[in-house]
Amino acid sequence: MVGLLDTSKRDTEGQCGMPEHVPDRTAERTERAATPEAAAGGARTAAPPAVRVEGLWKTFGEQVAVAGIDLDLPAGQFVGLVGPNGAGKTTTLSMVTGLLRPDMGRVQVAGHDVWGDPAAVKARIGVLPEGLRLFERLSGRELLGYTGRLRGLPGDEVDKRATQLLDVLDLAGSQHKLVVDYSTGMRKKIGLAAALLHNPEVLFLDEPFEGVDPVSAQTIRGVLERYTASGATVVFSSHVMELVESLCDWVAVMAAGRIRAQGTLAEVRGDAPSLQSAFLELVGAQGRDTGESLDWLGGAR
Ligand SMILES: Nc1ncnc2c1ncn2[C@@H]1O[C@H](COP(=O)(O)OP(=O)(O)OP(=O)(O)O)[C@@H](O)[C@H]1O
Repeated sequence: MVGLLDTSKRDTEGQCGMPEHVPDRTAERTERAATPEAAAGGARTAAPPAVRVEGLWKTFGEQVAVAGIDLDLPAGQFVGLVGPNGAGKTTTLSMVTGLLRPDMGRVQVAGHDVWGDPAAVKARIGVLPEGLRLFERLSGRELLGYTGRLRGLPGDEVDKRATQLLDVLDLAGSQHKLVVDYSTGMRKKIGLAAALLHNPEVLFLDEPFEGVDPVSAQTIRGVLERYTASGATVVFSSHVMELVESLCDWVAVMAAGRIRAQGTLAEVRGDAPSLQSAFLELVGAQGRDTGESLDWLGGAR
């Protein structure tokens, strides 16, 4: 049986042909950085990175959104991309997933060049983008049916996987409701189901837990943990440090379009008591005015 996240049919072709040595290219604060080999256990032979980014640049007019970043994200892990508002996370994920063309630089996903071989990359990835646009006039089940057929899966396989995903994500009761009538959290879940349907090698999620209630968050988390345990990679962006700390094996910290640190959670956290403290230090937000200057706020009315 091909289970919901059965990886027996996963296409591993993309795992071949990459050099085993992965140089450390972290731009800044490299003292905390580590290579994927270290994350994978040091002495073991390193798997090729799920994502390799070299010199990626994107500007919007005068605004430099992504300033020549390098990233090596290890395969088979939960990877968190964190950074303050406007750091460049969404722009980076958009370029990595082929949704936005970079000004400069190179991206490889599962060993394939995102801009040189887009079809090979798109077949191997699932994406839950920011500001998810769905076919609003389809029901949840119809949306999965349509997505599955677009992915080239046989109809009965699509039906089976859709039933399982709807069940696991607690959407079975709403499967015949139109997507336009779904709540924010339900939209995230049906978007996630659509992104997982073809059992991708690498899943990219932009703020997957935003607007999701704690029960659904727990469900999504369980699904993603099961998925990474099978050898797949999840790359997600988030502002919620506690979540990243509890979920991720590997973290990249971004600020002002640059990578400030990347490595295992322990390496990025360093001596700081929590990822939150390390993050504030890395992005230069320690000691920032937290409202003391608003002396009128809460004063006499
Ligand atoms: N289409 C666009 N046109 C102009 N500027 C843009 C565009 N998209 C992003 N930017 C700018 O690029 C910078 C990075 O934005 P981006 O959305 O990538 O950040 P982010 O880290 O995802 O932020 P947030 O956490 O707030 O979602 C910001 O200064 C933003 O204003």
